[in-house]
Amino acid sequence: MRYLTAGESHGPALTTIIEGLPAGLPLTAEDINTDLARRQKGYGRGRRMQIEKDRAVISAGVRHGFTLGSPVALTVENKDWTHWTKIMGIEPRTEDAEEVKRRVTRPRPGHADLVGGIKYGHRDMRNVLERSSARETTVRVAAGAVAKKLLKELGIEVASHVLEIGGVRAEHTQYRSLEDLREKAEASPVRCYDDEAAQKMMEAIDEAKKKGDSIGGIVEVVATGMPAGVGSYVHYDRKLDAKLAHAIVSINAFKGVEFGLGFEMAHRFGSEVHDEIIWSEAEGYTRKTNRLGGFEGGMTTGMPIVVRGVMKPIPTLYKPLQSVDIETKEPFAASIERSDSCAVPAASVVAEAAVAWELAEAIVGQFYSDRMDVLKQTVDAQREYGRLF
Ligand SMILES: Cc1cc2nc3c(=O)[nH]c(=O)nc-3n(C[C@H](O)[C@H](O)[C@H](O)COP(=O)(O)O)c2cc1C
Ligand SMILES: C=C(O[C@@H]1CC(C(=O)O)=C[C@@H](OP(=O)(O)O)[C@H]1O)C(=O)O
Repeated sequence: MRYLTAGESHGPALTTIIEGLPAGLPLTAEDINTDLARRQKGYGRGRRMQIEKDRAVISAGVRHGFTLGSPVALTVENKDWTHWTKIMGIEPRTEDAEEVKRRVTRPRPGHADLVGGIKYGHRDMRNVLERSSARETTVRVAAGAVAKKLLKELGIEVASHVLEIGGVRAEHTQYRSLEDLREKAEASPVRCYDDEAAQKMMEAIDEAKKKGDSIGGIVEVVATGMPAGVGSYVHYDRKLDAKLAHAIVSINAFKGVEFGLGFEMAHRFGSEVHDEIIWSEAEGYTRKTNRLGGFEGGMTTGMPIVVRGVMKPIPTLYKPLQSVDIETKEPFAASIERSDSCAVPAASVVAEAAVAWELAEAIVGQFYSDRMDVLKQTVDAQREYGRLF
């Protein structure tokens, strides 16, 4: 399976085309809209999220509630477009006062403005920021929602939550099951299951906002029900943990990734890291612990996948950072119109979608069938083979 995305942040719409989905997967726009709404929420978001009401319009590949096996195409409208028609239209530049005013010649440190301008030769760096904007993650979440639907049919669940914001970390022992985690995260304004930590996270966001600053954090994605042996050790580009790492770091502002104990492994003995193997008639091979986060040799172990990503603070700041105007080469202190001060809760939903996509892609790639019912039988057969192996 593969998908492409297109669309500018203040253009008419965002689009994705998903190719390679089996036929017979139940799918409605509502399945996608639920996740689009989850991505829009979260304490710390700016004014743009009050303008947008993200809804998917499916225009191809689905009939009477089921995928056809043909490419699925969908769009999400940018409501903000109505304010940008003159500036973002495809007609030649007007050179009128408003258009000139909206040209971007002052790059923001930490955003893609300057290097994107140098790379593509865009001296109006609006041409960079429109596409480098995380608005694009809207349709990544849409593709992820479709992937989650496929995984759910196969008994695989994916959930996400916020572990840390601005140095405030949730207690890691507080959730008992994936359902428990999901329920608590969905009820929290910062998508954190630990109420006490969530309160402190919101205070940290308020504090950063008051200072004209921004803060980042850590998100965690958990996936259960993957059969053992998805991915491969035989070649570097078939390792599924590596694909997940790529997917996480490809999210705007994500700078690091870890599995299971993650960087903590550097401080432990091998006996405190590797997960001992046990077998039972009912469950087959499992592990006493899950410190490796569900991967050995680039393949799923059958244990829950636990992957975390770190998001840097948002680069657009109300408190000015020094930069250089590319027209005058003079230093200036940036001023801005609007921005998120913290988007970690929204980004956790994006990370969930990114992980779901990679898992679904790996499953479809490995157990390929044009038909959903056959895919399900093949995956079930692999689980049974793994149990008795
Ligand atoms: C959900 C989400 C919302 C974001 N909102 C903003 C924002 O309002 N302002 C901003 O400057 N950056 C925002 N970012 C981060 C930038 O998109 C990102 O830093 C930029 O594309 C540069 O890429 P890099 O940080 O990966 O190098 C957001 C990121 C995500 C995931
Ligand atoms: C639009 C979204 O996020 C945007 C991501 C973003 C950036 O620079 O990444 C900048 C802001 O855009 P604007 O300048 O229009 O307010 C955010 O609102 C979204 O998440 O849907």
